[in-house]
Amino acid sequence: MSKYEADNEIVLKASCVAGSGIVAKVTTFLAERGCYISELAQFDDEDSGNFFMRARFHVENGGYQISDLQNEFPEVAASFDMKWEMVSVKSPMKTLIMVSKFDHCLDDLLYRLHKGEINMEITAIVSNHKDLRPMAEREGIRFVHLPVTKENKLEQEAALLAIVEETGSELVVLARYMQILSDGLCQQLSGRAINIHHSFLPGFKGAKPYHQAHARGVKLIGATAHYVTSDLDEGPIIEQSVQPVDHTFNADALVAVGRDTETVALARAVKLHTEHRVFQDGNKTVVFK
Ligand SMILES: Nc1nc2c(c(=O)[nH]1)N[C@@H](CN(C=O)c1ccc(C(=O)N[C@@H](CCC(=O)O)C(=O)O)cc1)CN2
Repeated sequence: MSKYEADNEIVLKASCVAGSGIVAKVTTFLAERGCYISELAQFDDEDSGNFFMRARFHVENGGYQISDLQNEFPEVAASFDMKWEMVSVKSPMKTLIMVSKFDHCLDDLLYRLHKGEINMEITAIVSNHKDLRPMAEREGIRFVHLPVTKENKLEQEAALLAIVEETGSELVVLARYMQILSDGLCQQLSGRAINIHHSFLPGFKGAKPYHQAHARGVKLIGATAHYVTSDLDEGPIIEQSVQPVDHTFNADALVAVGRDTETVALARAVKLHTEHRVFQDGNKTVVFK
C-alpha cells in the first residue's frame, strides 16, 4: 500500500522558540488521545534559538478525528507560542506549476505524479509562453497563457494570483519559469513558491549559469531548489543536486547534463514540501527526510 493510501495518517509540523518540555507535552497530547506515533523528528537550531518538530501519527481505534485534534491542540501550541499545522497525509497538495519554454522540469514532475511519487494535485499550468500548452492538454490539465511585458507585469501577476486563489493552490512551483517575481508577489507567496535555479548556489547566480560555469572551468555542475524571495536566487535552499563534468563539456553539453540535476533537485524539493517535511529557519531550511 502506498504510504499516501493510509487513510488516517496525520502529520503535525510545529516550530517555536526552543525550550524544555516541548516534545513531552506534544507526545503526551497525542498519546492521551489514542494516537500512535510512527515518525518523530526534531531539531534545535542553536544559532537561531528555534526548535522544530514533525510527527506522523494515526488515531488508533478510530476515536478522535483530525478536526478534534486541531481544535484541542491550540492549548498546547499556545504554551510554547508555536507555529503549527496538522494535516492529513492522504490529501494531495494543490499545486500550480509555472513554466516558460523549457519543458524538462514540467515533464519530470508530470511523470513523477503519474508514478505516485509526489502527492500533489496540479491545479493549473501557467506560462508566459504558449509552447507547453500541448504538454498540459495531453494531461488534461488546465493551461493558462499569461504573456508578460514590462508594461503589464503587475496585471499579469494579479491574474496569476487570482488563479492561485480561485484554485486553492497551496504551492506554486516555478519549473524554469524565466520571469522575476515582483516583491509584492513574493510576499503573497512567501513560503509556498519553489524555484529551480540551474546552478549549485551560491555559485553562478543570475542569468546563464551554465555559460558562467563553462567559463570558470568547473568540475561539478549543479541545480538548487529554493523558496522564492525578493532577493533573486537567495531564497532558503531546500534541495541541491550535483554531477561531475570536465574540460570536454562545452556550454551546450553542460546545459544538457544539467537538465538531470534540475529535475532531480526540483522533484525532491516538491516532494519534501508536499510531505510537510520542510521548515524555513531564517534564510535557511530544516528538512526532516
Ligand atoms: N523574485 C524572484 N523571482 C524569481 C526567482 C527568485 O529567486 N526571486 N527565481 C527565478 C528563476 N531564475 C533563475 O533561476 C531567473 C529567471 C529569470 C531571470 C531574468 O532575468 N528574467 C528577465 C526576463 C528574461 C526573459 O524574458 O527571457 C526578467 O524577469 O526581466 C533571472 C533569473 C524566477 N523568478
